[in-house]
Amino acid sequence: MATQYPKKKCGVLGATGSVGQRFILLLADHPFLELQAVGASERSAGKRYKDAVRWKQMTPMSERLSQLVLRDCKAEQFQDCDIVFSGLNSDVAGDVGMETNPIAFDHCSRKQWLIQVHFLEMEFIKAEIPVFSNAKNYRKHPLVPLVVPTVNPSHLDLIPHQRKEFGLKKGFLVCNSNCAVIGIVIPFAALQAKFGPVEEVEVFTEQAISGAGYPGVPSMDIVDNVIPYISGEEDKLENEAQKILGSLNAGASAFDEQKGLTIGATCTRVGVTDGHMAFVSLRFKNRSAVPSAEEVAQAMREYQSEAQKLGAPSAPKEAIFVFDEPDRPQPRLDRNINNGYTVSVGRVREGQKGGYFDIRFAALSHNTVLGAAGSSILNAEVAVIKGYV
Ligand SMILES: NC(=O)C1=CN([C@@H]2O[C@H](COP(=O)(O)OP(=O)(O)OC[C@H]3O[C@@H](n4cnc5c(N)ncnc54)[C@H](OP(=O)(O)O)[C@@H]3O)[C@@H](O)[C@H]2O)C=CC1
Ligand SMILES: N[C@@H](CC(=O)OP(=O)(O)O)C(=O)O
Repeated sequence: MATQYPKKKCGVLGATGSVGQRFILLLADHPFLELQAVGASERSAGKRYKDAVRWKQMTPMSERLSQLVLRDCKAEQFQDCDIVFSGLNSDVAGDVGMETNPIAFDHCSRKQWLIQVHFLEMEFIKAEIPVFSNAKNYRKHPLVPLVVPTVNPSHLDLIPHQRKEFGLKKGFLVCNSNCAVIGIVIPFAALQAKFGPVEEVEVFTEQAISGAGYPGVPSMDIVDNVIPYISGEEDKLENEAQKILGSLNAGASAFDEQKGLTIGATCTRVGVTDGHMAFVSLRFKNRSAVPSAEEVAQAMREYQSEAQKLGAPSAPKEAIFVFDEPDRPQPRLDRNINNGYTVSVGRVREGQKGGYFDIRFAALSHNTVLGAAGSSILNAEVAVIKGYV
């Protein structure tokens, strides 16, 4: 019989957006996370959800949801929630410029950071409401776990230390990584568990239009076209994986980033609705025992993460689904494998003989499920199972 966990009431901030809508769909039949409240901007607050949202999902919204009245994203309006999920834009979620620039942390030391109540996510944790965020602002903060649930849920064990540092009892902040990063770090985790550190990566992405939110990229720009640039994206691809793949120290008080992992990225936008493709070439550190393509595919197939072992209800059966067919994965056909919680990999092959890279593959991940709302939900499930909520 499945383990019963206590019910937790959840709020969704930014509930009308691309990520917010996905949160609502994924929470609809959740065994212990109950949708209690939805929030959006002042433009929407006070309206019924169905009157404020521009619903872009293939599944219709439920009658109950359609009638929910949107709240202002103010902590006092979410006091009836045990958890909030944030799909807020980064300019309102937190301090801009904190995401990858560690120097910024010097200007915003520990306690000061908490005083920034004008940034919405801070207001919530200060009001002792745990926040699971999709925004980029605090991903690289040394006291914030940056968690991809099928890679490093053990990083949630920093929560007690974060609370201590900020003088909180129940509140905390946990971030998801960038959606394109999520799709590549899961295969990296599987490979490193079996073959040791990856040293160098070159990745090229083709990212879906829903990644830019709604209304996002104008149709005149994206139809019959490819845009060879996404502002700020390559920097995230090059800098977030090291923290996710790094380790939590013995005292569960600091993260040691994976040293010596260099990632070069080129990010493009393509006319696909959902599902980011990443084309990866990588080189292992250990030059004496480089695995074959077959061994790599097998390691990905066998990979089991802690979230799966803990029995988190949204954890996919396979963290990675590996295709043998040479023309898969494809966004339209494969983005919903295991409800969108699985990363699909194909075209696993060896690099050129005598060439620099050892292995190449293509990876597909659903950017608003695995890349955003789904990972936040799975992180929250693990946090509940571990007793942090
Ligand atoms: N889309 C994706 O694939 C991914 C997105 N992310 C991140 O997730 C977050 C949300 O992205 P996305 O859903 O695409 O964005 P959208 O632009 O589609 O949605 C933004 C949401 O934030 C609300 N909002 C805007 N301003 C305010 C405000 N001042 N106060 C309260 N609420 C406000 C909007 O409400 P209203 O409707 O009232 O304007 C809307 O609900 C971003 O930080 C993004 O970077 C992360 C990974 C993947
Ligand atoms: N920039 C991503 C989505 C996103 O919002 O990413 P981030 O949360 O890292 O800013 C995309 O365009 O597909």
